[in-house]
Amino acid sequence: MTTSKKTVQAAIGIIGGSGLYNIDGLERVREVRVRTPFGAPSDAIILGVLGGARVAFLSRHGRGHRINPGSINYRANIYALKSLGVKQVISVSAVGSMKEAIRPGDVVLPDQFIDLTKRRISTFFDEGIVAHVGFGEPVCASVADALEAAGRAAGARLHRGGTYVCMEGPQFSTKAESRLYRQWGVDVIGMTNMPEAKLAREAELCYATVALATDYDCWHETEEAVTVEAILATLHKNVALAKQVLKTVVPKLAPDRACVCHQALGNAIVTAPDHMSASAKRRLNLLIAPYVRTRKGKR
Ligand SMILES: CSC[C@H]1O[C@H](OP(=O)(O)O)[C@H](O)[C@@H]1O
Ligand SMILES: Nc1ncnc2[nH]cnc12
Repeated sequence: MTTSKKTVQAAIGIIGGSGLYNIDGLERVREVRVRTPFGAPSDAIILGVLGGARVAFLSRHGRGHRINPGSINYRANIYALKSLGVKQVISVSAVGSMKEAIRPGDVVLPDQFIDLTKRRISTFFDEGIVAHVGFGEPVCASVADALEAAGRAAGARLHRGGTYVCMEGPQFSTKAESRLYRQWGVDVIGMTNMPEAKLAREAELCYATVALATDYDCWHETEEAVTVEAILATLHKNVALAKQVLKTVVPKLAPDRACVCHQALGNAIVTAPDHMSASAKRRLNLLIAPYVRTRKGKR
């Protein structure tokens, strides 16, 4: 099925990262190819029912892991989920541990990000309409609460909170970079949560990450420096845990409950309505319709 117009298909979105290209236990599965004004998402979106709740699953790198972190169309991914009716996004990501106490195999629920990416489009508001959303608290605390409960129930060694530094990649860090990030006090490192989390906020979606620690990057004195092989080996052991967390958390989420994340654009749009270009209004209609009068007369 190909879809281009807004239809409520699922209120919960799951973005699967490295090692997570599908989810177990999905019922009534359907695949949709979503077109967006920003281009094509990483893959078809898999719609289905998990624990009684309708979910939309998207493989961030595409099935078969075809797209590198810097080439992912993050805007299309977030827009596509929004267009299906998604209100809450759970992101699953492999990360390097920047602290001794976070061991490979542990689960981290980051609550802060540092964006070191260099050449990614990180806003929907790049042309014709200017908006500045608040991002002091980039993670939805209520989704993180639910993830914490699900992670603990699944028996994960879990760390609530922490800073995820997002590097450009695709090469891993040098030791000098890795040591520098440790001095900054970061907890984990990855290559994908920026600009994903920023775009989710602009799209007024709740966003929280389940980070699976796979390695100690390259700062550790006695552990081997990170390799893809080591990451995949750790993920292989832990993907079942991630799937269990998802299965437990999804029925506990309440995507329709009021949340500040769903009002992120209120008071964020600066451009005066009579100075907004018609093309920007059309392109961003799905995001701005509650705040800006469109040709259809909606507010
Ligand atoms: C294949 S290892 C490196 C790769 O894994 C992480 O991706 P994701 O967040 O999608 O799980 C990391 O950011 C790199 O893109
Ligand atoms: N050490 C690392 N650096 C960047 N991304 C990662 N993903 C998993 N491990 C990583």
